[in-house]
Amino acid sequence: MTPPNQPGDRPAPDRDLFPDNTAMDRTDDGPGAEVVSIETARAGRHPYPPAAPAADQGQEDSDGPAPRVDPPGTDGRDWRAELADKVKARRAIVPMWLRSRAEAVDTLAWAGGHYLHVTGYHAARSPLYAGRLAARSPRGLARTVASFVRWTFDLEGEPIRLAAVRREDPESYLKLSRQRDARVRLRLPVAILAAIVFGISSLLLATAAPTSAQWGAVAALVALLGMLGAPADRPLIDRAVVATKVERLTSTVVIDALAALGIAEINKATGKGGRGIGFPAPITRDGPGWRADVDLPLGVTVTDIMERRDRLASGLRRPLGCVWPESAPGQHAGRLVLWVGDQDMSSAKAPAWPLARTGTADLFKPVVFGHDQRMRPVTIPLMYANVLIGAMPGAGKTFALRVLLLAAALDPTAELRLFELKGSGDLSVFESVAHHYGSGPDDDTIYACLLSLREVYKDLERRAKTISNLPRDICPENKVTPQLAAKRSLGLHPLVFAVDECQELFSHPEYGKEAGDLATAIIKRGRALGVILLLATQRPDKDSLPTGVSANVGIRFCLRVMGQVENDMVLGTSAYRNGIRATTFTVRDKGIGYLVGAAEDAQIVRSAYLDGPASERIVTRAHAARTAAGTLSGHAIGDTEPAAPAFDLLSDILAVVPAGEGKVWSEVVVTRLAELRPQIYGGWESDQLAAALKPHGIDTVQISRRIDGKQINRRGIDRDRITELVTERNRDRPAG
Ligand SMILES: Nc1ncnc2c1ncn2[C@@H]1O[C@H](COP(=O)(O)OP(=O)(O)OP(=O)(O)O)[C@@H](O)[C@H]1O
Repeated sequence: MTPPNQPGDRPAPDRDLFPDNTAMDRTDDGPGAEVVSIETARAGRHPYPPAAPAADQGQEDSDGPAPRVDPPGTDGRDWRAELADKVKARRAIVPMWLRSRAEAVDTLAWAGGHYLHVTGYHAARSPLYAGRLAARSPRGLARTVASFVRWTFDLEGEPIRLAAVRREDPESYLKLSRQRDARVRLRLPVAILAAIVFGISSLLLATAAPTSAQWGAVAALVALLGMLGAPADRPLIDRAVVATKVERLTSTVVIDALAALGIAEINKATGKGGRGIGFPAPITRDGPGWRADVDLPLGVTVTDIMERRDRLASGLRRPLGCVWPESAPGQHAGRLVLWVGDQDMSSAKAPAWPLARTGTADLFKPVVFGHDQRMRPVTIPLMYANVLIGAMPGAGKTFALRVLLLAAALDPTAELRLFELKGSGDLSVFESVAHHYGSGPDDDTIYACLLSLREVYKDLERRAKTISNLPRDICPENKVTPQLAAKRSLGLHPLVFAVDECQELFSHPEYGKEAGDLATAIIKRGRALGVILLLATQRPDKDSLPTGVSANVGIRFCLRVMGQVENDMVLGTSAYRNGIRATTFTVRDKGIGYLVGAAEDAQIVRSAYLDGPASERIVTRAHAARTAAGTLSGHAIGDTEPAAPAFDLLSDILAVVPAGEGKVWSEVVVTRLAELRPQIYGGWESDQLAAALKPHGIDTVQISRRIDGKQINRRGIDRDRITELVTERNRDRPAG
């Protein structure tokens, strides 16, 4: 029999590993040593013994316990893991409201205001309180005298003494009577002394004290007696603040609301024997509302809750605009931060926009765009970014765009090119500071917008060259910096190009395609070169918003939309699936939307509300700042925008292709067109001509020419087809 291994025995080398037995030969364990598998030996040393391959396991093994995969000692606590968990869930040393200066000032102002109100309320009612005290003082006097007499003669013991008489218990009666006599003997002189002191004090006060002291003493006495005479059910003072109707958020309320969502895992967790719902931190006040940190049951994600926000609001018995479930940054997918506001977000009073009254902006620093549900400011870093704003009509797009433009206007170095293609004049307030300005859905305005885009596109090249020519130490990052932007000679100042109702531009039959290409190129290349494109649309679909634009914009703000497609078109693919749903906003949620790309997570923001007069005041300041800086240009100083002449492509072609010429190559046509109107057709290529003819229903045709004995085929136009079309069009036009 092989002797068992003793502790400290070295495991024998594995034969399989050393087939030539060389290693085994070197061992000196001798013939009596036990040969064990190296796997078994390693498994013995390893904290996580590996599972034996199925083939190696006999029936016995397969019936045996499952292989261990948990670290040893899982029953014990891993203090490092626990510590790591605690680190993640640390509660702030400084309370949330003290971390932001604005919020701290707000809270203190709120507390100050509250106590000022309470003081004022009671001060105004002091005559009423005095009257009440006076009216109650006789009863107070009677109560005081009665109590004094009862105490002096120990009348409290009377009922017990009478009870002893009724029980015919002489022993008890005598005992109680003796006790009473002893008390009265002691209390009577004290009472007489007190009465004498009171009498003398009153006499002295009445004869020797000044009148004010006399009145003061009388008032104090009346007040004291009034308080003593107060009925138990009627307090002297009224409540200055009626208790808030907002119910305190408790764990029970939260659990009940979550259980009402119809999520099976939550029902299981809250049912009998379930693991329950966890609260990793106490429910606290956070800004003007309550915050609950919730660990959802295993398998339930925050998105599951976010997409049932309306049902959650119903479960909490709060208006929808008060209930805001969010994920916790840096935590697992089941950590819900539920913030329940005291007031509907759409009606809560937002703090004033910081630049509303004073100050200028610097586009290299984030600008305040609006406020979140907790009324904390939300900023947008405009530089190196592009913004897309989308919503259904009347949701607050133009107002949101206006906030960003007001910030841009307040940066005197920024050049503004603004086109509002609805024709409502919503951006007309900026005319005095804009380099380019256009308003209207007509072809001329849209064409002017296209020309301006072309200019910016061309300017990108110049900007890129300027930057690449700069020495490395001045421009190490190959992008515009505040220092470079400040050097006007370099022409690298911020350029803000905004198009409101941009669907009019991108879906234009003639200019749409080119505008889309230019916008896409500007979005892609303009960021580092100081060009910021801001687009707002009420029709976020693929015809009105080129995919190149929608896919590359960095910052997106989506106010109320009707469906998933529009939602994802503005906020990015999968936004809806991830619970970021601007479809949940209601008609009342004006100016409220999801903001994506300005911070790590999507934020719910109400844009700052700056109406016409407020905007005008801000633009007046911006104008003054620009005048002082000498940066007013273009439209602002009366220069006309790039001309938007009335032209007609078909008529122009007929003008440059004489009758009888028949079919002409496109390259010849564009050269002649460029001579006719260089500002419009300059730089056109053949395919651009083909694209511009498409909307008119004209295709270019293959035209063969013999040149130097060689047959050459190229695309071109058929003059007769164009003549036909123009004749038809003229015939259909109403007379006059
Ligand atoms: N941040 C806000 N806070 C409160 N109300 C707002 C806010 N933004 C917009 N509104 C209200 O919503 C109304 C519509 O806003 P706005 O004109 O910007 O909508 P729109 O989406 O541009 O509409 P349209 O597509 O018709 O141009 C405004 O008249 C204003 O009263």
